[in-house]
Amino acid sequence: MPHPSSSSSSASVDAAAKGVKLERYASGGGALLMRRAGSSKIVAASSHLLFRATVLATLALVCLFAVHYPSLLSRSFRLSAAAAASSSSSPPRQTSRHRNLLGSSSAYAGAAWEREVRRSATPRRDGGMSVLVTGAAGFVGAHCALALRARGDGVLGLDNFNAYYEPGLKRARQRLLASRGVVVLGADINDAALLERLFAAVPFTHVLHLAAQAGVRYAMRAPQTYVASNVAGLVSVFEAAARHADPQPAIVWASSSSVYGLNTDAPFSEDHRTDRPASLYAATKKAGEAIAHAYNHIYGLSITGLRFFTVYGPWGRPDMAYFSFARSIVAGEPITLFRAADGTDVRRDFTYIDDVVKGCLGALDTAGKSTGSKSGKKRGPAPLRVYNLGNTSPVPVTRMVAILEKLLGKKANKRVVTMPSNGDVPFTHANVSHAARDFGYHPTTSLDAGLRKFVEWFLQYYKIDPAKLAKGSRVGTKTTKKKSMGAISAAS
Ligand SMILES: O=C(O)[C@H]1O[C@H](OP(=O)(O)OP(=O)(O)OC[C@H]2O[C@@H](n3ccc(=O)[nH]c3=O)[C@H](O)[C@@H]2O)[C@H](O)[C@@H](O)[C@@H]1O
Repeated sequence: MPHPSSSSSSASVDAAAKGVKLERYASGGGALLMRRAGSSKIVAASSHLLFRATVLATLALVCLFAVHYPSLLSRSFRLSAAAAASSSSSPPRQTSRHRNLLGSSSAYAGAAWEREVRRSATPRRDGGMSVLVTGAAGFVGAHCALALRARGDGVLGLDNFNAYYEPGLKRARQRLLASRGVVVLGADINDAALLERLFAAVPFTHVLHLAAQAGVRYAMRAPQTYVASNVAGLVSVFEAAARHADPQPAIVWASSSSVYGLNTDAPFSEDHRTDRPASLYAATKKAGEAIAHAYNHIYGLSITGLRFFTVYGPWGRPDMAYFSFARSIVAGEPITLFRAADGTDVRRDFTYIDDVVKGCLGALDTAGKSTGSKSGKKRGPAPLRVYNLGNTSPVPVTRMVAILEKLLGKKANKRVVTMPSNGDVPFTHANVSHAARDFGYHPTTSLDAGLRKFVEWFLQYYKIDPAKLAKGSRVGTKTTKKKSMGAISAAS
């Protein structure tokens, strides 16, 4: 297709050429002179037009770059981060990840984009919810998005696809969601302009805010990313929901069992002390709970915090112990097991993903409405809640490894060390009576049953032949292009 400016300039040149012809026929003797005069006019007109065309083209390029700048940036960031991830098995440093921290223009716009967003977010059942799920390409986010979609709710996902762990797994989750009609936008929660645009385009009834910097021990290596995601990012979501959404949605967000920190009363109850975090990760989640209080108090936002207890299962997080141990066992590499300072086994209240998904949906269903409005007026107090979502039965990590060994048919090469002082806690144990009372939360999956489902998925996803494992051969877990995209879990 010809460029508009180039087609108009060629039209003008044609007109000038016609002028030369007319002049030639109009005057006999002075024809040569007039032709010369005509030619110099043409040269002047052409260079003028050329100059205008160049200015216009430059302006068009500048506009194009301004519109696409964030996506171009994020693409190159993704590539370099992915390269960093593939060169190391441990999470890469992410110092440049939150470039949008102070807000930015967004690459998203246009009628087609809005149609896509609305289509994904529109419920398909009477009285269905319209939910913005942040961290939708993450482990819990993807499962919840699928479960919401399966029951007819509208879902729009948001994820920045950072390289904390393999972005390929996040992309695979995104494709799975797309196959069920759920759009996941690649954007950061700190992109305030985008959040405003989304709330302007869709009257979300709920936000399920799961985007965060996860991982307890990684906070020692990349502290700023925790502040950027778990504090600044949370504020960005609350700000948009409180001051730019009409009506205000109810918000359910991911806190963490780690907020109990040095608490020794067990099982952990929501009434226990949470003012002694043992890690920066825990501190940012605790800060989030305080920030939630402020937004609820000032703006009348309905806010529910969910304290997740070591969630595991198919499509899980490769940085977590059960997943990385499975990989190491398969690859014949050693694993490091932490032992508490008093010599006892470290224990976790491992919670299966399907149980957690039921808890998340229960929390959304009972959230209660926000009472504020864009104008800043609050009609009265709005719900402010916090719940434990655990399994209520802690299991030693050594037992978790024994189950994996049995399921994989291969022994782990174990190295036992005293737990380093890196923010870890020796045990977690949830009391879930509040969640049971308010939305019927009853976890039903044992660690044996849950890990069996995880290992089935794990072997299928990484195309590992269990028969080869049993013979003790070394098998890698590199992903291949043609991955299995089976059902994500029973809950969905
Ligand atoms: O419950 C929570 O709130 C948290 O649960 C997990 O944190 P964590 O329980 O530390 O999970 P893993 O990293 O999978 O560790 C599980 C257990 O394995 C142990 N472990 C971990 C790594 C390792 O190399 N060796 C080892 O023995 C840890 O001490 C811990 O007891 C998640 O990673 C956090 O994002 C989440 O917020």
